[in-house]
Amino acid sequence: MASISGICFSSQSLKPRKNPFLRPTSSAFSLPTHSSSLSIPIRNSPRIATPHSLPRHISPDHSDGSAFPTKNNHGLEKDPGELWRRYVDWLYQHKDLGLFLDVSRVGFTDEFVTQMEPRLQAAFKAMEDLEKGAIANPDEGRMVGHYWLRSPELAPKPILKSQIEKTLDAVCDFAEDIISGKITPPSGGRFTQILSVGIGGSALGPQFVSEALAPDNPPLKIRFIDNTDPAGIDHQIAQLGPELSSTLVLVISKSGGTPETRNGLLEVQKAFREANLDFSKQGVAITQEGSLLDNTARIEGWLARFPMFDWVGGRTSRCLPSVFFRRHYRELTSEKCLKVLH
Ligand SMILES: O=P(O)(O)OC[C@H]1O[C@](O)(CO)[C@@H](O)[C@@H]1O
Repeated sequence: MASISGICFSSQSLKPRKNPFLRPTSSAFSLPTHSSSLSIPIRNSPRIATPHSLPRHISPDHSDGSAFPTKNNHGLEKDPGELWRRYVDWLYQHKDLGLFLDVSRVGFTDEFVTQMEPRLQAAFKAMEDLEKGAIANPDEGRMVGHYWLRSPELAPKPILKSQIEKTLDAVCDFAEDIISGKITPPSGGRFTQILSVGIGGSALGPQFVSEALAPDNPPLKIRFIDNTDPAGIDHQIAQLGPELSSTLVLVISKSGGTPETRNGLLEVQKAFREANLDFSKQGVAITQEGSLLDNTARIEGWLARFPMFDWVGGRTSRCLPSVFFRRHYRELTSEKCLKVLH
């Protein structure tokens, strides 16, 4: 995925690049019948659009422009020659993405562009700083880099890149081992169910991903405890029935101290005890290193622990739950990570 600054910083200015060979004069102007026949300059600079309605389509019958007033009621350009000039000047092309964006019919003026340019340049600079690891959350003193998970090469320090890659490899290997039966539940056989315990962003991301990508007959079915309602928790555990013994329990919490998640965990652990099962052999913690949850999992010897990174903030942190689904983003063809969810 291209970085935002990678797209936007390819030019130092918002002003259209004037190309005397491509910009027709009014006497040389002839309206094209189809844009695919045109030689279009590659637009490298970001463009701004104002929320006006678009002018009507230009009829080829009026290609000399004589039947058009030069501006319509909204002050939008109507002259075909000028519209063509705007098209040539403002067509944006991003080669790598194969993206064309034509904003030439949007009613912005050169003055508007001049006025907005410094503000947008400031925004692009801020984005560039963000990608380079600037502290963007002053309250918590942390960077904002959730997109580095999808593209570790964007991470500003080699150690971050290496942490991401190692973690994602570990997660994918773990997922593969679960699916293949290399890692088994103590009762034997294979894991058949996943129970995800987490709230808010630590539930919504996994829920979204499993809803969006689950096949009809997944190797592991997933269910969620995403609030502290005792009846709801009991219901999820009851639904598992004897399959509790082949359930992989993911406990997801960035802070590792969210009370609702802790309540869910305690209830699940109680159910394991009542069924004479060893929770630690089936529990996985996904949380910040050194958190209460991480320490609990470490001391109790849970099956696995995976980190959530400090610089993955807000709801986006849970959108993967940071680690379990990386190849959703990067390698849709490599299904080894996906399968563990489904
Ligand atoms: O991942 P944690 O630390 O358990 O935090 C969960 C909480 O964070 C949020 O996802 C966002 O504030 C809440 O919806 C939720 O209660």
